[in-house]
Amino acid sequence: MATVIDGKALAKKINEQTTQRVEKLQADYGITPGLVVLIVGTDQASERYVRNKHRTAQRLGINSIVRQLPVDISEAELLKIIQQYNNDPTIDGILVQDPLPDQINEKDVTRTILPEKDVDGFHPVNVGKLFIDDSTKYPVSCTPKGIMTMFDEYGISLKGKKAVMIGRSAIVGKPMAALMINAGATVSILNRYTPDIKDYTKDADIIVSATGQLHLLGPDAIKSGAVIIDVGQNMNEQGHLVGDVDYDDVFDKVGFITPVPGGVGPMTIATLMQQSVDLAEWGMQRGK
Ligand SMILES: Nc1nc2c(c(=O)[nH]1)N[C@@H](CN(C=O)c1ccc(C(=O)N[C@@H](CCC(=O)O)C(=O)O)cc1)CN2
Ligand SMILES: [Mg+2]
Repeated sequence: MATVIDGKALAKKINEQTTQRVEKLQADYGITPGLVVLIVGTDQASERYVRNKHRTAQRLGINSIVRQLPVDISEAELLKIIQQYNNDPTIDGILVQDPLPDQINEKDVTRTILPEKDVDGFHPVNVGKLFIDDSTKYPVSCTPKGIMTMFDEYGISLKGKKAVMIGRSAIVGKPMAALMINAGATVSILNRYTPDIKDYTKDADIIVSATGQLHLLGPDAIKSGAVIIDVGQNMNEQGHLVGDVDYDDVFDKVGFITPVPGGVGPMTIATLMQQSVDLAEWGMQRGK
C-alpha cells in the first residue's frame, strides 16, 4: 500500500509558517514583502495559476501585484517593465509567468530580473549557485524546491538512491536533477529522445515525471516500493486533471506517490510564498 504525499496539507502547514514570518517582519522591522507577477496574454491555465498565487499571497500578508500584459507586447517593453520593478525598493520578488509568446526570448527575460529579486530562481547566477551547491543563500525554482520539502517531510532520503528525472526543462527537470544530485542521489535525466524510458524507470528508487504526457507510466514501468513524484498537469479523456502517471493502476505497487491534483501543484505556490519572504529577509540582511 502506498503512502500518499499530501501536497495540499503540507502546503497549508508551510503557508501558516510563512504567515508567521510575514507578521514578524512587519512587527520587528515594519517590512511587508512585495511580489510582482507579470503575465503576458490570456492563457487560461496561466491565468488560473497566477490568480492562485495572488490570492495566496494576499492571504499570507504579502503585498501582491499582478500585471496582465497584452499578448503582442514587445520584448523591449516587457524588459522595461521588469527594470522598473528591479528599481522599486518595495518589490522583493519578480516573477514572469511561463509560457511566453514567441516574440519574447525567455532567456532575455530571465537575465533581466535582478538575481536578488529572482523569486523563481531562474537567473543564470542562481542556477549556477544551485549547480555548484553554493553555501550562500539563493532562490531555487519553486516546483523542485517544493518537492525537496516533500521528501524531507516524509522522511525520504536521497542519499545513495537511483533517481530518474523525466523532462529536462529549466523550470523543473534541470533544477530538480541538481537538487537530487546535491542530496546524494545518482540521477538520470531523460528527455523526449530517450529511446525507452522504461530502461531507466524500472530500476529507479525515485521517479520525478514532468512531461505533460498522459499515461506515461504504468505499473510495468516501475519498481515495487518506488517513490513517484508526478509534476504533470494533464486533462484526461474524461476532462479531469491528472498527472503523467496512471495513479490508480500503480497505487498498490509504489511506496510513496503524489496525487494530481493536490500534490506538487500546491507545493509550488507555497514555495513561491516562502521564497518571496526569503528574498525580503535576505534583502534586509544586505541592508537593502
Ligand atoms: N514563472 C513561472 N512560470 C511557471 C511555473 C513557475 O514555477 N514559474 N510553473 C508552472 C505552473 N505553475 C506555476 O506557475 C503551477 C502549476 C500548477 C499549480 C497547481 O496548484 N495545480 C493544482 C491544480 C490547480 C488547477 O489546475 O486549477 C494541483 O496540482 O493541485 C500551481 C502552479 C508553469 N509556469
Ligand atoms: Mg522536457
